[in-house]
Amino acid sequence: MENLPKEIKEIIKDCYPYIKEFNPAQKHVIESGYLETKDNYVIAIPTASGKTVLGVMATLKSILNGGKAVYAAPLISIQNEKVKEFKKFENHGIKVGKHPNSSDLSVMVFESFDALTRFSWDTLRDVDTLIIDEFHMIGEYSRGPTLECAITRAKIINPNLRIVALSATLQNMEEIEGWLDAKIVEHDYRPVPLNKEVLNTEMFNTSNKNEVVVKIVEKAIEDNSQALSFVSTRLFTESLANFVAGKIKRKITSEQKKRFKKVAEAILEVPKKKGSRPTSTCLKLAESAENGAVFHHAGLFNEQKEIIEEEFREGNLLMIAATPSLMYGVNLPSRSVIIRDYTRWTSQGPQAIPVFDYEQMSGRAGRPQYDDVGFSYLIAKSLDEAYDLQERYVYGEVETTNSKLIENKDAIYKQIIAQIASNLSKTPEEIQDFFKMTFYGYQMSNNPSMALFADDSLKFEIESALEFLLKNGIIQATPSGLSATPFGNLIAKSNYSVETAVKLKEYALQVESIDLNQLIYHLASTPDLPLISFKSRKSKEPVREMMAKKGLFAVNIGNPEATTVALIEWIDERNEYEIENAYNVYSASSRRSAYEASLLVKFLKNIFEAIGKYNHSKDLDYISARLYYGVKEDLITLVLGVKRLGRKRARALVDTFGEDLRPYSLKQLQNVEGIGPKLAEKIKIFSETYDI
Ligand SMILES: Nc1ncnc2c1ncn2[C@@H]1O[C@H](COP(=O)(O)OP(=O)(O)OP(=O)(O)O)[C@@H](O)[C@H]1O
Repeated sequence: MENLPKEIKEIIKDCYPYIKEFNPAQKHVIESGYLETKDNYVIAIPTASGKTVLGVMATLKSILNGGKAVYAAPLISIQNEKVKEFKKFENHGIKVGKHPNSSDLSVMVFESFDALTRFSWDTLRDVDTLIIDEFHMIGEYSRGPTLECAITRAKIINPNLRIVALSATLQNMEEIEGWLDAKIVEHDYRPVPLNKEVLNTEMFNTSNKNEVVVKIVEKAIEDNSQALSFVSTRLFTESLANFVAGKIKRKITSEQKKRFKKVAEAILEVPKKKGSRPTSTCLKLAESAENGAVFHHAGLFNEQKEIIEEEFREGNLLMIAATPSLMYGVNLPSRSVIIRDYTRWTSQGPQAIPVFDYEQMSGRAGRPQYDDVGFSYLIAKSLDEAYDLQERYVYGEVETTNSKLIENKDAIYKQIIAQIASNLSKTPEEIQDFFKMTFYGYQMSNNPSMALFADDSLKFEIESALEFLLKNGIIQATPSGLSATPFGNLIAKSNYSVETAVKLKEYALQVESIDLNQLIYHLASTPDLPLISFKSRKSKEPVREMMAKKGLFAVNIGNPEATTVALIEWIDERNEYEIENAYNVYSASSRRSAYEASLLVKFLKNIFEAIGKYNHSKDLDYISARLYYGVKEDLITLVLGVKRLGRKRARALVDTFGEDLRPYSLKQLQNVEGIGPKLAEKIKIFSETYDI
């Protein structure tokens, strides 16, 4: 640390007291001089080697010089974790937040940073340093194109912006170096040695992979360590946790049992606080938590996922069975990582995961704060398969990272709209120039066998995209060049996909009067509504019956239909427990899905208005509020008027006193469960102001 500028050293020492000295990979990066120059850098060092703090030091450098920095991360969960980590800098006078308008150091998800490059140019020009975490996501289908186009635009709008990308080592580092005009620093030191092994079920005299997981967890119990298991589906996380919990029951001490019990209780408290009895998923989770094994997937309440991560960190859980969503960025004390499934479900059936994902999952094992060694176990069914997997994954090389921009049609549309709406491109040629500057453009023109086709193929893609955008009334040709229509401007300002916008516009054009149920079904057919999934292949009949009862026609019953009925029930004031019981779905996502649906309805209202239909605005406001609060129509005014009242207490109030609350005293109002003096006062003021 000796060579660091004094102020940076002080902040790091204070905020990361456990960092006594930098490890060889970090030293190598620091010695490369990245803190002394304004050059762009790509820092490519192994998992767990401490990339964050290197990025942080570059931000501190610019902030201490009076500048601003953005730390861009791919997922909201990583964003929240980093904000928490960086908040400590506030003791040193550095404002930390989520937007550069109000902070010196802002942690933004890629999509929000992209929005800065589209509209907030003055703010973007105030940013001196951009750190891109998990930069390797540039090759991912959905987030990659957003990231590469945001970087391209940011460089145009703010040519002085310094970019420091934090990445895993990729196959085609030189390409990235060339595109970003950056220096690459690489090092292969991992502070915690990682042993990678392929086990096979035959070695354990079984044909059941879960038995092998149990053996590893039992070994972990003996070593006083913990394990993280990756499987391919939500259902598998549940069955594995359950299986392991049943087997290790007898191996755990009574003291451990007590701690696990507390975790189980905390898990069950989550639905209760939300006014629902625990769903069967919650009960299942709590039951396996009592024996120290849990599952972690998107069908849980967010608060439950937080409890699991926190308690695991505290050593109060032995094993987490997770879907691959936990493979990026998380820092958990799992000395062992078990990759039980090396395939993933895709629309083409099960596909083997890339070597890159194997590396990221393995990389969760053995993290510096917690362990001095890590083990990654991949489980095969037979000796032959083990041999193959060893060749492919343990000795295999990570794949080349390619731009997905041209494969993702929605991303092309969205980026063209962004260019036109922000007046950066006015002609097809200018759009083409922009795309040539992206990672896609760079890869095409620098690939000897592709370079010949690069221009023609890009021209073709852009022309067909422009045709689509003109046909759908998103852009128009004017004598002064291409411009966005009011509808196009709405798309440009939103983070919604073009497919969603076009589907909603079709709805707005066709509909005479709004049918609430049909509208919800329509929202569930767009890619921007987070869907509520079926829990298993058990009967889908209840969903089919409810659809029919509500006059909705569906050929197949899948997650969009499950979401539709769940949301219809949600705004009829059913809780998660009731929804799960009735329809066999992961109802913990209901609130989030309803919230996103309420935002989509607002977007739809804007679309109606953009096409000159104003007569539905009030209805849409009501529907949006019903989805937001999860209430029937009669409660809307009350939940809107009294902040933090919530639907459960609002219903109890109206059931007890009727709609007119004016005649009742503060004391009487407090007879309703959950209403204290402060809330009663707010209700009183509200009821006297508004006649409800
Ligand atoms: N020199 C150090 N000594 C001890 N701990 C360190 C050191 N540098 C970083 N750490 C800690 O190591 C942990 C891992 O660091 P970080 O999350 O930055 O890893 P990473 O390189 O981003 O890994 P990954 O790509 O796997 O997410 C963090 O808790 C971090 O604070």
